[in-house]
Amino acid sequence: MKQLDAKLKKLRYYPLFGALIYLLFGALWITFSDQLLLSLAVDPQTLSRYQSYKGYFYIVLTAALAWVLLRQRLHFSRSLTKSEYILDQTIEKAAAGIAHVSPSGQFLRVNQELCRLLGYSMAELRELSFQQLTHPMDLARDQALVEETLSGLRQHYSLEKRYLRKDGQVIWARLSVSLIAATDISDTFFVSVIQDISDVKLAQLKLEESELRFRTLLDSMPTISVQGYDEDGTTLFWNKGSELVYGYSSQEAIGRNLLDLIIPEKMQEGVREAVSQMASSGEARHAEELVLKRKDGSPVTVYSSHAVVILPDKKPQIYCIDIDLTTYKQQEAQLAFLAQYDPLTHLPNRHFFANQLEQALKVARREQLQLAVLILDLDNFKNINDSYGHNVGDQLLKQVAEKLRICCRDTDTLARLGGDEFAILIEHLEQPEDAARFAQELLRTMQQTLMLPPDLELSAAASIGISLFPQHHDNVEALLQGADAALYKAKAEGRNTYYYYSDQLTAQARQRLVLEGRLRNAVKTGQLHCYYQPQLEVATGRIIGAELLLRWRDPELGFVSPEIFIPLAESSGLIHALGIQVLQQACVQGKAWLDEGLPAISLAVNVSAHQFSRGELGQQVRTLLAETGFPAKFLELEVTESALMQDEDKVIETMQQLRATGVRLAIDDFGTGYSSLAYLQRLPLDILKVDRRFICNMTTNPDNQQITKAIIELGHTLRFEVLAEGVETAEQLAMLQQMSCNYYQGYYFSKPVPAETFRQLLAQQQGVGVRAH
Ligand SMILES: Nc1nc2c(ncn2[C@@H]2O[C@@H]3COP(=O)(O)O[C@H]4[C@@H](O)[C@H](n5cnc6c(=O)[nH]c(N)nc65)O[C@@H]4COP(=O)(O)O[C@H]3[C@H]2O)c(=O)[nH]1
Repeated sequence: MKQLDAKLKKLRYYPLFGALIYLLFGALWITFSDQLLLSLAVDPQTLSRYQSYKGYFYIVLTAALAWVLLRQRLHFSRSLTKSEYILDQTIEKAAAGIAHVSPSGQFLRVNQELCRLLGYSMAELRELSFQQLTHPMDLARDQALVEETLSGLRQHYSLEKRYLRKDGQVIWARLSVSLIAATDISDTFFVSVIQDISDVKLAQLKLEESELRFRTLLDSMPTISVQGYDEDGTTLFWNKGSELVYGYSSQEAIGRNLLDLIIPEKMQEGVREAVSQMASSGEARHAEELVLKRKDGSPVTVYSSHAVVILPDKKPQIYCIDIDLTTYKQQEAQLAFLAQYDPLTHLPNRHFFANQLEQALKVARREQLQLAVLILDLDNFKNINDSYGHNVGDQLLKQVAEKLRICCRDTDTLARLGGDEFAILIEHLEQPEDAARFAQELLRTMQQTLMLPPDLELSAAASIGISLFPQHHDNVEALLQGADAALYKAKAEGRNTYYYYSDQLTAQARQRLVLEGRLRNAVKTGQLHCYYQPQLEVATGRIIGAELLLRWRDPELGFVSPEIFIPLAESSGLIHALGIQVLQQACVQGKAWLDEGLPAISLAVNVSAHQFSRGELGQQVRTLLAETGFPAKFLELEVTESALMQDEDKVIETMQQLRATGVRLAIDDFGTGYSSLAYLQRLPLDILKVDRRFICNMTTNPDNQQITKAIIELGHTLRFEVLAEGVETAEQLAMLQQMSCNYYQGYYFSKPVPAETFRQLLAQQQGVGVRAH
């Protein structure tokens, strides 16, 4: 515009210059042309002719000049009209809306496209300003840009804005504005180019909306983690759910490798391969349950599925959608727990107990074992619940459960059947009475006072019902019902007691437990004494030793046979204290007789299988020998064949320990068990004792005679010495002599006698056997 102004300024002086040049030429022509003619022609006729020529020449010259000027003007006006036309058409036919707008915003000129866009006629638009047609939300920004442009801060601007059409519709347009500045403000105007971008904008808005919807959706599901990775595993996308599931914010996660973020070390190789395989094949891996890791290192179980996203001109991206299964897993575990356990006491429930009992029954049937089911019911629970409320009742049940748990062994199954009813399964029950003993222990424990918060003291006496396999029932339901029926009897009997399903067993068990109590007392007060039964050499009749046999005379019950109290001592655990007492007596007595100068003999002590299996026997014997000074070689330990067959390796180890101390070892009641020859060979034995059952009718029963003979020969083959037990007659002794049996003991020579009696026998010994009775 400025250039055009300058050009027009220049053109303004062209007519003046032309007129002055013409004036000068004319003046010179008038002044000098006649003189020139006079110098060329002197005669008037020629001069007159020349004058005419001069006139013609002037006319031709000025006509040519006028022609040039007129032609030029015509040319100029023609070219001006053409460019105006081009400009007009450019504006009019432009595919974008074009407007000339005054600095105040008034539309000065508008093209057809703009009229079409805004829905107004040209005349209507020229009456309006852009402010009137701009969407109120966009006006301030547009106005500010106008002002910045007018103030010279910028020469043009563009923006996306909304216009209000005449019909009220809103259209989106891209506006590009340039300022056409003139010296005179009235000549200053804006050229605005307005392009309809409604479609693009709408699509863009839709995209943004869908992106927002997508993001909001993803972010509003806290348990769904969506992560995007490139083919190397670098994190590209990390939604809010990922933050919550894995603990990394998106700032922390994006750009880092997935392997470092959430993949446990042992899975990294597999995941790396899976990611690159998905990227190269474009196929997603199957969905699966995975245990990944959180930022704090803790494991998190997720159900992970994948999608491979392939965008144009971009490398494939792998998206993982991980659903956090933590809550689900917890619920699952809780459900599994509730299906098997009681939520209050955390003990197994009836269902679990029944399953366990079913399994135990299978084993018991197969291995011919006994088992017991005890049902325990609190005697006054209802009263406690009614008087103190359910909360106290619950606390009480929890404490009772804990107490019962402490009483049970690892192999027992304790369950809460419901309410105040608990059940205990005892597997591998050795004797029916063991269940009663356990029941008594439970009753004792239940009687102890319980402290319930804040300061309530209560006792929860109980009743117990017991049923046994195989004695009572052989299936789960019947065993439980049997125990329940027994419990009912116990309750009817005045509570705080136990009952077996059968009355006979109850009576037996009670009797045994009474006896057990007396035995316990007898052990404590030293009511048990050792008797000595002489052992003699068959060939010479010389006393070479004695077997110590326990005798118990109860003040009320009288003499109680070892056949009764030894098994009782074994099942009650008293055997350990008793066993030590006998061993001690043997060592002390043996040493005393040696010191007295009596002939050196060996003293044989019966050792129970229970003492053997404890593994302390070797040490106990060593200590006793050291304490008493009794030589180990005179101590003999008798172990029954059945005891030796229990835990072979342990037994052999204990025997070797004992052997190492110098103690002699004898196998008792030989022939009653089923030890193999190979096993016998492995045992570090010195003496084999033939069971008295073979001896007692040996003279009348040829089979027993043969068996005895075979046992003696076998013993000798294995380089053991052989002692025959229970020799009652001279015939038996003679037969044993024939069979080359080394030693014997039995009523034929002497019954077990008190220590003093035996001492006398020993003292009397003159190298020949003397009958003691
Ligand atoms: N009919 C008959 N019997 C005879 C004859 N000679 C001895 N006896 C008896 O046979 C048993 C031999 O003891 P045992 O086989 O070790 O069998 C013993 C032994 O296994 C066990 N026992 C006794 N005292 C103890 C002990 O201190 N500790 C251990 N663990 N068990 C003991 O009690 C079982 C029985 O002991 P007892 O009643 O004293 O019975 C003794 C003894 O009195 C005889 O000629 N005829």
